[in-house]
Amino acid sequence: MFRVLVSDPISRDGLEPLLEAENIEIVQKNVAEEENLAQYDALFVRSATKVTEQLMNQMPNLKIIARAGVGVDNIDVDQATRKGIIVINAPDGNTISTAEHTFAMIASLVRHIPQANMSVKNREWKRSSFVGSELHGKMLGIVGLGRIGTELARRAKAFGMRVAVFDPFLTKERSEKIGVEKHDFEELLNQADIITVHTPLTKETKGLLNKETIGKTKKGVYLVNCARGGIIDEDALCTYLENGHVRGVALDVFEVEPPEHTRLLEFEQVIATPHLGASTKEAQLNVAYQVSKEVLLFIQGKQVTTSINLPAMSDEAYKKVAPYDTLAQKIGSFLSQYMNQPVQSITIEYEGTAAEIETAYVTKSMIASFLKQRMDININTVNAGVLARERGIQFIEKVSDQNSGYSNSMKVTIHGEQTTSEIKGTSIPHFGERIVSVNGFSIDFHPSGHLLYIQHTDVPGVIGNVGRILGNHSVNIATMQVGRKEKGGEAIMMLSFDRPLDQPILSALTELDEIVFVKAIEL
Ligand SMILES: NC(=O)C1=CN([C@@H]2O[C@H](COP(=O)(O)OP(=O)(O)OC[C@H]3O[C@@H](n4cnc5c(N)ncnc54)[C@H](O)[C@@H]3O)[C@@H](O)[C@H]2O)C=CC1
Ligand SMILES: O=C(O)C(=O)COP(=O)(O)O
Repeated sequence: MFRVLVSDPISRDGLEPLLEAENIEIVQKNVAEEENLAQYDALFVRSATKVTEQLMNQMPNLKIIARAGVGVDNIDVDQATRKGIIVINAPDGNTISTAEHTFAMIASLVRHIPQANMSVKNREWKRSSFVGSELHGKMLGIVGLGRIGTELARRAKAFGMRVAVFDPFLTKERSEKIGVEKHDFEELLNQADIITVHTPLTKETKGLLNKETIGKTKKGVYLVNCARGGIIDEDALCTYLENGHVRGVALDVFEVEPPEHTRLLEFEQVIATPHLGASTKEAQLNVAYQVSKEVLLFIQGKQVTTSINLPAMSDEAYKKVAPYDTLAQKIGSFLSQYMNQPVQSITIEYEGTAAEIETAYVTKSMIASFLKQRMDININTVNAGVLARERGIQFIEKVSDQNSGYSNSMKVTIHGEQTTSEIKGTSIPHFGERIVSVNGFSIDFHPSGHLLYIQHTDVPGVIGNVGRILGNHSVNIATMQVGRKEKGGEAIMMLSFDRPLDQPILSALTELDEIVFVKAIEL
């Protein structure tokens, strides 16, 4: 049974993909009211539930956190990543709703609609108190031209506004295509009549509009925040509302929600909504449906496509990656068992068609498989990179355009404290993975099952002696390959069996004079 806890109000209809599937139990209850958090495999949230490290510690079975919306600033993504928990969101399900809400806020702000509405309801008729401004011909400054910013720009242009944009990741081509003016931040501050922010809340964007930067705006500017509380500093806003530099402010989001203690709500020129950007039937259905489908993919063992902490990959893309993923896991596990020593760095080199796939995913998969042999915690592609770095293991990925004779290959080199080891493998369509070289010895074997690696001197009789000892212990050899670099030098043997070998057999083999090293490997 896969158990899902839905902590915030999420559209029940949108949960349909999960409700229709078998062996999934869905409980709709706030985390604060649930006593047995440990039983859940998935957690669904919107912006209200704070997914802290402490909460995750109470949920040791948690595998996936689904944010039915865009912003993940209420989730400690770094901790989730460390714990190997996938975090997904619904990136575009609420774009239109939020853009429409922002536009409604802008129109309300310049025409004083909320204030006029209150006044009329108080049986007043003060037409001269609510004289507004036209949007036509004004300059709207958009900070952050992502999904929402772009939709907002389209709406502003339809109202005859000039649209100026600051977004450090915006290309000239894209701004021309959308028909907006690309500016640097200072220019936008100096020129815009209305400034609206549409970035995520990050270390860089926290307080982006602050005492200093708001001071550079035009006198009489309107400011709008329908993205995240904190992108516009609330204390600075109060200062500039008080001295009249800022004419009006529209806020859908606050530094603390609900905003019980902020002075901002005392200003007549401030209009506010309670984080309603995404609160439409359509957006809620979209986001719940999007994340439910993703979680179902996860349950079915398929690739999720909207993960915040995994390389994004479609099912189609994963089909191409899958054979190399298997090969990488086999090599990672083999090397970890073979090299029983602390490791300093891991280098993985891709060649041929292996170099054309999503290599970042495969590299993480290999590292996860390597670390799994050494650590007794949940390790997967989500946390492999972080855990390796925390343990001082450097990992390097190289993509080569050389051709060493294989249509594809993957070479993993591990620098340990005492020695360096290296394995090269290839994936042959319809035939599977093959290891073609171990520490420079050419060989050819299928990396699977109960294996025995033997390093020995290349003298007559070794194979016979090994066979005799195994025979004496009633061990049947399933496959056997040998490889050497030169006649009479060092050589290796790779054997596979139907059952694991026990220690007395390994000791007996090690006692043979011509044998240098013996290692049983389970793949
Ligand atoms: N009020 C509400 O209910 C909702 C609020 N949001 C908020 O809106 C934000 C934006 O959403 P989307 O447009 O879907 O995200 P997006 O990821 O499509 O766009 C964000 C844009 O911000 C830009 N950006 C990042 N750092 C920047 C910086 N320092 N200066 C200027 N631009 C920067 C990025 O390049 C990107 O183009 C979300 O992160 C979320 O916090 C989203 C949905 C609903
Ligand atoms: O999607 C977002 O980032 C939002 O801010 C929407 O928040 P909500 O899901 O309405 O609590």
